Amino acid sequence: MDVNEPAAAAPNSEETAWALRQLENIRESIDNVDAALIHLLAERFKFTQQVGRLKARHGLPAADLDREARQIKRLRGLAEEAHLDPEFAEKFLGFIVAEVIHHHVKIANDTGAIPTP
Ligand SMILES: C=C(O[C@@H]1C=C(C(=O)O)C=C[C@H]1O)C(=O)O
Repeated sequence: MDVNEPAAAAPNSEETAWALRQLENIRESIDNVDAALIHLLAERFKFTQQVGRLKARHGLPAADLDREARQIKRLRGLAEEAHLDPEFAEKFLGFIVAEVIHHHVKIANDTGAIPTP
């Protein structure tokens, strides 16, 4: 039985038990991927915090739209190769970058650097 196909008829209790075990196994894999995503994001934020401190020290603007445009182009390409919706990849990056810029503005304000857009 393919897990992606709905059961043709009401499953018996043995089939249901099997399906529930399958569900548990797949969910374990999902949990592993979610944990990896969190660790990768934490790693990414460590680097972006470095960038934020560097920008604040040198009066550089928090956002860099040219860099973001290059990242979007690259990630959309990678998403297509990975059979992931490029729109989703772009939205996901945008969500993360918005948080990063928020951090950068806060670092600049906290260090008394001249606020830049
Ligand atoms: C991290 C930077 O700052 C901002 C955040 C970015 C990101 O999270 O990737 C990219 C460009 C900037 O708008 C950077 O300039 O590299």
